[in-house]
Amino acid sequence: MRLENVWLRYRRRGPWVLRAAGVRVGPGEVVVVLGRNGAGKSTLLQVAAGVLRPSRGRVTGRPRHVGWVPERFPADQPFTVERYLTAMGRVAGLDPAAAGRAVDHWTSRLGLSGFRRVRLPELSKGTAQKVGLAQAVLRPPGLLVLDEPWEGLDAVTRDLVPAVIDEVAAAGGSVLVSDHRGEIGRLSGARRWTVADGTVTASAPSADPALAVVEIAVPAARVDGTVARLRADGHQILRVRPPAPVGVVAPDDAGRPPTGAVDAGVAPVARAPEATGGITGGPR
Ligand SMILES: Nc1ncnc2c1ncn2[C@@H]1O[C@H](COP(=O)(O)OP(=O)(O)OP(=O)(O)O)[C@@H](O)[C@H]1O
Repeated sequence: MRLENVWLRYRRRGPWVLRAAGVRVGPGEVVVVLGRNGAGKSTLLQVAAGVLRPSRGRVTGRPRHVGWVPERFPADQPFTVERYLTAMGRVAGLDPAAAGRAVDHWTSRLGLSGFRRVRLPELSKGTAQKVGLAQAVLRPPGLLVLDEPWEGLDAVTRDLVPAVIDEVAAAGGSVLVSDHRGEIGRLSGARRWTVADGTVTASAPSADPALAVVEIAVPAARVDGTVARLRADGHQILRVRPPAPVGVVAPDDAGRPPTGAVDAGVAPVARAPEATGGITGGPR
């Protein structure tokens, strides 16, 4: 898919948000879209997804099936999670049986099984975001576009996002994902588009430094805070395991009983310049 000489402004005589943007993404490629707040990342993603039409220029070769995950899922819709997702599966071209299977799969995988009968406006922001992610991948998309998909998600689900992206790319889909918090460390091999002053600059993936993996255990109640601190320090979080049932986890080497511990895989990385805006709000 190519964006060819794309210009966009939101109103006549308004400022140009995109100026002569020209970038391409191929099948199986992942692109991380970077830029400071208000630079135009969402605008670029919406043009790529076909949500916004360029004021000038064109988008060619957009795959037929596009999955779009907006920054904020529009939860103000009078449906239950199950009815909404089933309908979205049908809109994506799945037959009723396939739509049902896809809804079962994704509600289970994203921890939404207990919310299937809940109406969208009653969901918490994070749960609604998961519904927003699920609807985009019910049918494997040829293009998956995610606008800050980590916002509002709990640590376990945040950890699933790179896995979902990898799966779409492995199946030959293209993926565009914006990231202003430097959460993207896990997507090694991703290309980068940087948006600044209306222009989009593409760059190749940076070479991965040698990594070591450190496993740690923390009380379950402190997982989110620990993950946030580690990310802010420039570490990648590879995996967050939910607490094992009491009685299953063995005491540690010092003979202390388990505390519902969660193991996080952590890999220290050389911080990419774009990834310095960590969870605790460094420079963006
Ligand atoms: N619907 C709209 N109408 C008018 N202007 C808009 C609209 N949406 C975005 N803009 C403006 O376009 C510019 C780029 O916004 P955009 O949301 O694309 O940036 P962004 O890089 O995604 O920002 P953030 O990181 O804060 O989400 C900003 O100046 C913004 O105010």
